[in-house]
Amino acid sequence: MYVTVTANPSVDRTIEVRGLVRGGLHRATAVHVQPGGKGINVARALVSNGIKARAVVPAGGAEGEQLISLLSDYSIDVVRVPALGPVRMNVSVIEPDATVTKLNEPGARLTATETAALADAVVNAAHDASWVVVAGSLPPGVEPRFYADLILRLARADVRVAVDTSGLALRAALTAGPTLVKPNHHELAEAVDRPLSTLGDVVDAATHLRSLGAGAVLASLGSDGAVLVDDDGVWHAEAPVVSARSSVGAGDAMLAGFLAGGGTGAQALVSGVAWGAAAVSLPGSTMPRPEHLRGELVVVRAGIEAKRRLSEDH
Ligand SMILES: Nc1ncnc2c1ncn2[C@@H]1O[C@H](COP(=O)(O)OP(=O)(O)O)[C@@H](O)[C@H]1O
Ligand SMILES: O=P(O)(O)OC[C@H]1O[C@](O)(COP(=O)(O)O)[C@@H](O)[C@@H]1O
Repeated sequence: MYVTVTANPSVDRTIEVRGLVRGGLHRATAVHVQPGGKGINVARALVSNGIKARAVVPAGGAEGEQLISLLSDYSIDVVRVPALGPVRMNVSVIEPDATVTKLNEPGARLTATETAALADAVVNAAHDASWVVVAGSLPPGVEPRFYADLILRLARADVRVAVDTSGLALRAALTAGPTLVKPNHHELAEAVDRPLSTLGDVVDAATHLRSLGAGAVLASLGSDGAVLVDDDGVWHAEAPVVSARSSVGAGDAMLAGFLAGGGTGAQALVSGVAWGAAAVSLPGSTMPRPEHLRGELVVVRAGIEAKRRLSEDH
């Protein structure tokens, strides 16, 4: 069983437009309304591939009802933690060349009691878990140490933990020794406080995160694929996307694919990159199913071309 935690879930609206002009009126050409938040997306990706997943989410207000109703389309075991504040709505605007502009709300404040109930629900939900994925931003009212403290509690339950978050919550989580962290380019650069221009910079930054406590680092790099740095070495993998539709949720699909592929080593990296690339070819934050996956197109290399420059798309 894979358990995911989304402290700050959302109802995602992905709006397709012919072009985005600041200050202009835009008539949408398509709209996708989907359950959102990184842990929820990881769970959606797993169950879309026949893998059991349980998602722990605080959900309040009319939007919370909508989120739970949207989730009923998936065979996810949903553990709902009652909350007073409404679930946020996040909007992504997609242009015809697949450029994404994201507008993420902060989310409603979680009280101390709701936060404690969320942490207890995760520990209970993890009783039969092989992995727990803690993912996404923290809502107002929740201390940056929330994920770190959760990881320490889960360590006692002997479960592997993957973390996909950013900023202070990521920095704090590293000190708790998670099995795996999955930053994207921006989150990794922020964590080491310097720009990353080459694959060599990415490996240096990932190595730094490992020195702070992360077991393995899986860095997602948009069209440059992903880099894995762990005890056994460094790998880089990438896959072509022939017609990109939407990268919303691609990182979540990538993490889900990595876990589904075994959660360690080059084979898992290939699986992750195949799932990420497939997600990019699908609208909104639609998660890939087996028929979308093209693992044979993934190119994987032990080691990296340290001087290879990263593209500008992420
Ligand atoms: N334009 C693209 N072409 C090919 N693969 C892509 C593209 N964008 C994303 N991916 C795949 O999706 C994964 C996650 O994308 P990324 O944008 O790095 O994550 P996040 O959504 O967390 O920001 C990448 O590691 C890569 O495998
Ligand atoms: O918690 P955050 O950082 O605001 O991110 C939440 C948003 O990220 C998503 O999980 C998509 O994630 P990625 O595009 O990074 O894979 C959306 O579903 C959600 O709206």
